[in-house]
Amino acid sequence: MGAPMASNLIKAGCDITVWNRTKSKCDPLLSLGAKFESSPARVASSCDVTFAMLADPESAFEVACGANGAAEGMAAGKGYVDVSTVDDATSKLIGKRITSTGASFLEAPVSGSKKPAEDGLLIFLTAGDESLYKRVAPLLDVMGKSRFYLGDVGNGTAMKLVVNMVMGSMMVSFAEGLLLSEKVGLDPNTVVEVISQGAINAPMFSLKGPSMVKAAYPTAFPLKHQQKSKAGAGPAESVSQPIPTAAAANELYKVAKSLGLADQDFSAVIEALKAKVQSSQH
Ligand SMILES: NC(=O)C1=CN([C@@H]2O[C@H](COP(=O)(O)OP(=O)(O)OC[C@H]3O[C@@H](n4cnc5c(N)ncnc54)[C@H](OP(=O)(O)O)[C@@H]3O)[C@@H](O)[C@H]2O)C=CC1
Ligand SMILES: O=CCCC(=O)O
Repeated sequence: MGAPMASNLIKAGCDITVWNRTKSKCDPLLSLGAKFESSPARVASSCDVTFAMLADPESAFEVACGANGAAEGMAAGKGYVDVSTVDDATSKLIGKRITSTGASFLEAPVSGSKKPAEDGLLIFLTAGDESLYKRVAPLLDVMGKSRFYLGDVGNGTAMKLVVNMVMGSMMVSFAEGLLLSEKVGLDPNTVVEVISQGAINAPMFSLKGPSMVKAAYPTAFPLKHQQKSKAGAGPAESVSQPIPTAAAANELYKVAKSLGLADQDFSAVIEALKAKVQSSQH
């Protein structure tokens, strides 16, 4: 996700410096004109605004607050925008550390996958320092099609986890329908087509359905990243709201991970369902 986002900024004429743990993944960006620095701290000290796009809460914290992390290069007047999907506690910890340097902090997780990232069509769910939000708005508009400012740090993360909770349940329900249709003698491709024409149509079904029918799961959104947010358990627990459907879906993502599908697209959750169906028939 970080690479296409940075690539769009470079193509829009921004002066970009990059760092990634695996340096070779920066090569395409360097050939587009980006500069490279050897640590997040050095990126932060050489740039006005630093964007971070990391896998999970642990890596987002490490890159922001660990040794040679971005916070070490932050100072008053600079901004840090974390676009990773993390949890409430991690986002607040990162925000606290960044603002302790005098810099400003914005959380800005994104809705939209690999293709929207490439096409500059992401949706930014931002919260935190409003003046930083206004300052980076033109950059968000290069990478995305819309942006929401949601108030205090934590609200962007909560919005992202709610949206992913709905998406995770929808995908499991879709997988159940595809599998069931096959079992009762229907063509699952026709199911995809019928759904695409009705009120429950969602781009996700039309996009992923045809490959799911072929048992192919080219990774756009890795299954491990869907499961890491535990189906929105964080926000739900904070207000003691039951989320029975999402919680059941999450169990299936856990099974999929145990089957070695963590790095495949999250639509591979259908394989966990197939395994469950098979074991129930023995
Ligand atoms: N893919 C998608 O469709 C979407 C993803 N997201 C969110 O965006 C984020 C990135 O997703 P995506 O690009 O798919 O994930 P990837 O797993 O492809 O990339 C994750 C990045 O995190 C880095 N990383 C992982 N662990 C560490 C660590 N310990 N220290 C330093 N760097 C680390 C990786 O570095 P390295 O290259 O060295 O492995 C890589 O640059 C996630 O938070 C995800 O939930 C949000 C919307 C959509
Ligand atoms: O977190 C990523 C979800 C993928 C999407 O929004 O399409």
